[in-house]
Order: sequence, then structure tokens, then C-alpha cells
Amino acid sequence: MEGKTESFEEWFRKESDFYCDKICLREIPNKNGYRGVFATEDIADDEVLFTVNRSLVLSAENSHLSKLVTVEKLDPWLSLILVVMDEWCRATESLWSSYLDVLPIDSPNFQPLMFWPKESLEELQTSPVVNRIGKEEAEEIFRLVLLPVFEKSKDVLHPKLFPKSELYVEETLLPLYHRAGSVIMAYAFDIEKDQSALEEDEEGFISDEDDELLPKGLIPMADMLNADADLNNAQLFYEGRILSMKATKLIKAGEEIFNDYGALPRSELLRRYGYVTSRYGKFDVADLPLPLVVEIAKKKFGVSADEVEKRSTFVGSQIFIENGYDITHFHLEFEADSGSEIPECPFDSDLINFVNILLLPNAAFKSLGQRGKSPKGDLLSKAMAPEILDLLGFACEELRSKYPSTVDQDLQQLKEQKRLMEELPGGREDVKMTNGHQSSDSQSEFLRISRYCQALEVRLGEKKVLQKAELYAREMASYIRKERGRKKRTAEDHPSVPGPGPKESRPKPVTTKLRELLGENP
Ligand SMILES: C[S@@+](CC[C@H](N)C(=O)[O-])C[C@H]1O[C@@H](n2cnc3c(N)ncnc32)[C@H](O)[C@@H]1O
Repeated sequence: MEGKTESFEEWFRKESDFYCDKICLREIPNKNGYRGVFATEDIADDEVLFTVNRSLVLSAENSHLSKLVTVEKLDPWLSLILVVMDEWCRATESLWSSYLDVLPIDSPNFQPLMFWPKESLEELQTSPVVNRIGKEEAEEIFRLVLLPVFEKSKDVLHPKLFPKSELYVEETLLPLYHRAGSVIMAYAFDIEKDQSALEEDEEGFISDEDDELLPKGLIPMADMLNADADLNNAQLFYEGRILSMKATKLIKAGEEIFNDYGALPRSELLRRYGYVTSRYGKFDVADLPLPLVVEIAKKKFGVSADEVEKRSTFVGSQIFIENGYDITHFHLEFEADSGSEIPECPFDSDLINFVNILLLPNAAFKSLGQRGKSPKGDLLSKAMAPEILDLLGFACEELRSKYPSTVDQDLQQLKEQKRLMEELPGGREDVKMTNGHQSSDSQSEFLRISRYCQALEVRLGEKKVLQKAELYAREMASYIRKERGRKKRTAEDHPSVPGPGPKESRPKPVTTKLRELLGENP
């Protein structure tokens, strides 16, 4: 790694149109050898940090390979994977050689979930992220789509990619394919079209293609910026042929410059980028599978299989039914109508709607079928049946119980693992990682423990979301029941008052317990 960061920065300074002298790229001490971009002087909001000409983007369009084979015909991912593999093998012949040297294509420290061994993946317990890694699917695409391309293009690909002496080189190609794919997932950008080059149609509208089809590209230096939920202070702007990285707020000398990777739950951050930080905890979600909801409707609410079938068909005719719904952390929202704060519902409105229909009494469902319209299950503003909340609360409880350890056990384990990490021979792990003096045994022990800590943070995050949603469901159901009782009593005490009477201000539905929960860190 020595000198590579400096060589890359020097190369970029030469190749880019503009590189502000108030910033520098450097390796971050105690951080496992990864780099970041820092301000060396104060930088004003909107100030340009650097620019990259489109011709410097490592993309299928600009690649050496595109002059020889029509790589752009592959989907954006596959074409860039192929291009990166080829440029990587071309080593110093590649225009991007100094840049490729700083990408973690062969670094064991870059550990997104794709590279986790089975025993570390097991520490994620029942987290649904394990099913989203997609290693087998990626390997199938490799065999079905990429290997035939290698075969067809063997005369123009770099000889290392397809040694002529061998016909089938999966053993050497597959690991490189996975590394290149994972680097692209963590480093590549969707390259927005150059609007000035897009053709206008007859009515003067610029025709654009679907976002899904946007080509992917590696943008040197732009991808050296790290991200951390609340600290983001820079953003990439597409300005014709030029891509500009600009400050989005005042950045003080010495501060790190962060780009925004998006509002990602920690499970996704780990899957795509191989790291987690607690600041992303607020974006954590738990995926509630619909079959679990249905199972509870049957078991605890006596809904028959026949009714489930009929009602699912009814809902399916109105909205697209997902296999599962994200449950989120809830926050307090100010409600202008009542002048009070209400907790924002952690359950998806389509899920509420579905449960609402499942639990309707037969007669009500029949008349709904005749009207052909589904009622909106808008929590609180409409009179939501507390049974819906009961069912969702049970579902969260059930889902949480599928993780073999509790929140408290995980917290204890996390503390213990962090202590073990500190105790690794030679002091703090990451210091050893960067100066390269640790034995391979202690390095692999460090990687094992750090994967364990990351898995603990992910599963803890999901359990906490479930715990909070469960309590929310219980508290809100009890609040709605109390409210109904109170209204009924009022009506019984004043039977002569016609109509609903003067509009009452609704009492705050935020109980002490909910408040306590909201005060906690995610
Ligand atoms: C787009 S790159 C950023 C440049 C990278 N730091 C490097 O040295 O090559 C994304 C990778 O940086 C690392 N990263 C980004 N933000 C991070 C953070 N806040 N904490 C730890 N690692 C981070 C992760 O390894 C991630 O996969």
C-alpha cells in the first residue's frame, strides 16, 4: 500500500481538470488502512473540490475493451465488471493503473458480505440480509453470460483473463469476477447522461432513458470520499462533460469530506460497503414477511385458509402485495390538527390495509366486495381497529423470537468482543493492520472479531426496530381502546346531544413508555 495513495493523488492532479489545493487524500490512521479526503483549509459551501472529465471515468464506453468488443451490449453491471477485470490485468498498460492500485480488488481487508465465511454469516442469525447477498445468482450469471463472452472474445481480452492454453478458466476468473463486482458495488456511480449531448425530440423535450439502464462507472477521486449518515458535506454534480464534486456546507480545515451513500440500514451498508457505523442505526429496518402475518391471523384470530385466500385476492386486485414489508424506527411528528405530537407509524400503510381486510367481520368484507373498494388503513386519523395493531404486535414479537439471542445478550456480547479486539497482541487491531507488522494469525483473528461485531450491530438494530414496533402496537392499541371507551361513556352520559358534539381535542397518544423508547439511541 505504501506510496500508492500518493501516486494516485499525483496521477489525479495531472489528469483532472481541477483539483483544489485545499484538500488532500490520505490514509486514515487506526482505520484498517482505508483512505479519506480531508480539508487542509476552510472550504466554503458550494466550493468546487475537484472536477473529473467524462473521459477519465473508468466505464465500458471509455475502456480499452470497448474498442475491441461490444461490451456495452451487456447490462451496466456486467460490462463494467468485465472492463475492470480487463484493465486490472493490463496493469501498467492501463490508463487507470495508478487508480486501480488503490481500489481494494485484492485486499483482504475489504469485506462486504459476499466474502464472509459461513461461520461469520451465521452470526447474522435470521437477518434477511443473508438472503440478499446473491452469491449463487452472481455465479450463475458468470457461467451463463460472462463465460461465453470470454470464450467469444478470447483473442482480444487480456491473456491473463483467458490464457489461450486453457479452455475453461473458471477457477482463476471467478474470484476476480467477485472482487471486481464487489468493488463496483461499493465504489461505482450511476453515470447520468450528458444532457447537452442528448437529442431533443420534435416537441423540444430531451429524451432520457430509464434510470435502471444508466451506465455505471468508476469516477477516480469521487469514490475516495467516505460516508457517514450525519456528516455528509459534499456531493457530485453532473455538468455536461464535467463532473464536479462540490462542498454542500462549510467545511473546516482538518475535517473529513464525506459524500452521501444514501439512507441505508446497517444491513445494506454491510452488504454493499463492508462497514457499519452507529450513525446509520436510525435507518435500520426489519422485514416482516407476509406469510408470518397470515400465519398469525389464522392462529390467533381464527381467520380460515379459505378467507385468507379470498381476501388476499381482493387486496391483490387493488394493490401490489409484497412478500414482506419494512418496519421502520418511528419518530414523533407534530400534528397541526390536534396541536399535539403523534408517533409516526412504523408499519407500511399497505400492510395495515392488508391486515385490516384480513380481520374484517364477514358481513363487512362482503359489503366491501360489493363496493369493490378497499378502505384506507390510515392509523389514528381514521378509527383503526386495535386488533390490527394487536396482530402486527404479535407478528413483531414472533419475528423477534426467531433470532436465537435477545437484545440484552447481544449488547453484552458486543461489549465482550470489543474488549477482545482491544486485547489482540500488539495493541489496537487497526494500528497493526496499517503498519503491516501483525502476523497473519492475528490479522485473521482481527477480521473474524470485526465481522462478529458488525453482525452483532446489524442483528441488534433489527431486533430493536421490532422491539419498538411491538411496544408501539401495544401502546397504540390500548390508547385507541381507551379513547373508544371514553367516547362511548360520553355518548351514554349525554344521550340528548344530537350529532358528535363539540370537537374535542384528542389527548396526546404518546405514552411515557413510547417517550422513553424514543429517547433511546437506535
Ligand atoms: C467509495 S469507497 C471510499 C474510499 C475508501 N475509503 C478507500 O480507501 O478506498 C467506500 C468504502 O470505503 C469504506 N468506508 C466508507 N465510509 C466509511 C466509514 N464511515 N467507516 C468505515 N469505512 C468506510 C468502506 O470500506 C467502503 O466500502
